[in-house]
Amino acid sequence: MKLEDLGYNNNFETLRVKQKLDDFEIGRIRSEHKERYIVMTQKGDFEAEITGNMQYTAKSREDFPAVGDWVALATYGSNLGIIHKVLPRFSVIKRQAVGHVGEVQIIATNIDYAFLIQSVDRDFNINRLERYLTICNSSHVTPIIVLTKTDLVDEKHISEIKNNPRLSIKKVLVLALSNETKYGYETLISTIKKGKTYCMLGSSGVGKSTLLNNLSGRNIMETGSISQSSNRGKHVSSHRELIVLKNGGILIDTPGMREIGITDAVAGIETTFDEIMSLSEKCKFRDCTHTTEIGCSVLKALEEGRLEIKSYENYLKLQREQTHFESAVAKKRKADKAFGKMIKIHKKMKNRNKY
Ligand SMILES: Nc1nc2c(ncn2[C@@H]2O[C@H](COP(=O)(O)OP(=O)(O)OP(=O)(O)O)[C@@H](O)[C@H]2O)c(=O)[nH]1
Ligand SMILES: [Zn+2]
Repeated sequence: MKLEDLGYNNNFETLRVKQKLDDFEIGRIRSEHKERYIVMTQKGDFEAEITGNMQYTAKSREDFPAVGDWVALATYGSNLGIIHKVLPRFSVIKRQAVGHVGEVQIIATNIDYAFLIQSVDRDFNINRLERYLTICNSSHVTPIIVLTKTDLVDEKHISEIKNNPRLSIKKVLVLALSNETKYGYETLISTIKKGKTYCMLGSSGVGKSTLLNNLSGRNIMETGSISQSSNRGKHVSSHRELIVLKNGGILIDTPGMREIGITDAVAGIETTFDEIMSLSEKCKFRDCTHTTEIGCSVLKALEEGRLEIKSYENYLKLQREQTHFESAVAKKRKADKAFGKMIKIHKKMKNRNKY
């Protein structure tokens, strides 16, 4: 397989040349498990770890490779490698690390488009869509809304959803699909571009696995994990999280992508709720929170029915989540600093006691 088939392009090549990585194999991370990575290259898949240096100089989880990354790899034998460098990412999807408040976990990188998937029968929820849009807009990922299971409702219901003013002002492509009748698949497939990378955001049961199977032409999800033989005589089982689709698109499907909270998403919120942003330009106070202030043009628009109350409420909710995350980060930084100081003092004392 050529690197271009995995999404490699001139931008990455320029970065590779700039960083003088001629002595390395270039590959893309397909999956990660406990800091062991499967890297896809022109010469096949390699199982790799990062260099000790990378391990020690990493300041946070964001400095480690993630699924979707392009890396420079020193290879050993036919399928082992050491990752020396991660090429700069053009987009990053991240979430708050589970169980580590204020810490970011990267879910996938170098993604061009995200399918925001909701099923029209029960799951359809604009608040959730606005959340996904916020994630895309803060990650440099272009959103495409995909409505699934259209065979379960009538056409009127689908057009009601499509014409919902909260949805239509977002100016995002909306596609409707059915796995039963295969309605919409042709359109969807024609929007997928060769060499571009896609991911799926959507709750459990909306039809992501079904979509993936249809697009890949294989029953990947039922297979679950695929065994690969390794030179060391044992089988490494690895979940396929990066799949090259029939028409040349690349689909990343990491488990973490399925439920995702927002992190540092100020810009994402602003883009998603741009109608609120443009109203806020006319607020009396520059730091208006649009909640109780006199002369707030957002509140005025609400009163006059020019702004959807539910969209406004969701805006406030995501904003609160964002602030909560930021303050957790600040607290953590402070604690880390204090801890660093303590270690320093401790070291000094230890050294003093030596002499
Ligand atoms: N009627 C109908 N059912 C569908 C359609 N697409 C998927 N389903 C069904 O919906 C159920 C859930 O589909 P999945 O593809 O497993 O959903 P998922 O999003 O991958 O779910 P998780 O793996 O839990 O994240 C399955 O029983 C599918 O057969 C569709 O277009 N129409
Ligand atoms: Zn205001």
